[in-house]
Amino acid sequence: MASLEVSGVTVAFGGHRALDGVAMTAEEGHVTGLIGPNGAGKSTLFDVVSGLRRPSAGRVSLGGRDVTGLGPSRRARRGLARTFQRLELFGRLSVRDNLRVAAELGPERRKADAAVTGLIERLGLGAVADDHVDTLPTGLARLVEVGRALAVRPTLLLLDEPAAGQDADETERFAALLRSVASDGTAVVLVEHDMGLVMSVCDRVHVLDLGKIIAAGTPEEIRRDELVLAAYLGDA
Ligand SMILES: Nc1ncnc2c1ncn2[C@@H]1O[C@H](COP(=O)(O)OP(=O)(O)OP(=O)(O)O)[C@@H](O)[C@H]1O
Repeated sequence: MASLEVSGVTVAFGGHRALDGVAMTAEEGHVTGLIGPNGAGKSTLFDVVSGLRRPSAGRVSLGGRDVTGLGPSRRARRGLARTFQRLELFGRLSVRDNLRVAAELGPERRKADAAVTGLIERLGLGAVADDHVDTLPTGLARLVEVGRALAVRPTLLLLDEPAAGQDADETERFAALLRSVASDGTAVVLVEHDMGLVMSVCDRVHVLDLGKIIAAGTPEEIRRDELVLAAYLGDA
């Protein structure tokens, strides 16, 4: 059973359909890519999945249960966590405290300190653990946001451009982190413009264009899809 199942999702802003009958699934243990040019509707779809925006039509199921009518906090309690394209961290708190706030909300709240220590190690944030988040370069701040999402031990993790601002070494480490999060049994959905990362880390990729899914398949299938290749991937 898919961790996430989206069907027929439509969102209109005025007369403009940002999403038009979108369907996609994400499986536990897999990294699922969601790509498409600027304005394709990727963040809007994350808003619909996380309950921040109600679609005018369509359905969202988590773990086989229809959650279309539920708000964000009830979806979070069903195991959904996400990061935002525009960072949503506590800038005046340290890395450690940002992670602790989240860990104290999650299933490991009684062992929050140990959970935070484990996350700092897993994310490679030891050298900046006591720094204020608003002093960090964007790439590291994004990693803190990923850590905060992981602190609640999600079953479905939505990542909105998490690798933006990372250098090549950081991206390589991040790819390994995503594979390890998926191998823990989490369904990971990755919105990302770094095609190298998407193609190396994803099990399946969905391509969104002007509010419609125009292709879905393995990275190899997406690479071979001439429409996708011509329109979105260039030489990647
Ligand atoms: N609150 C809003 N009001 C009006 N239009 C909106 C709103 N949010 C998004 N849109 C429009 O909906 C479309 C989809 O936007 P969205 O941010 O979901 O795209 P995206 O694929 O995430 O783009 P990017 O890669 O640039 O982040 C765009 O045309 C955008 O201008």
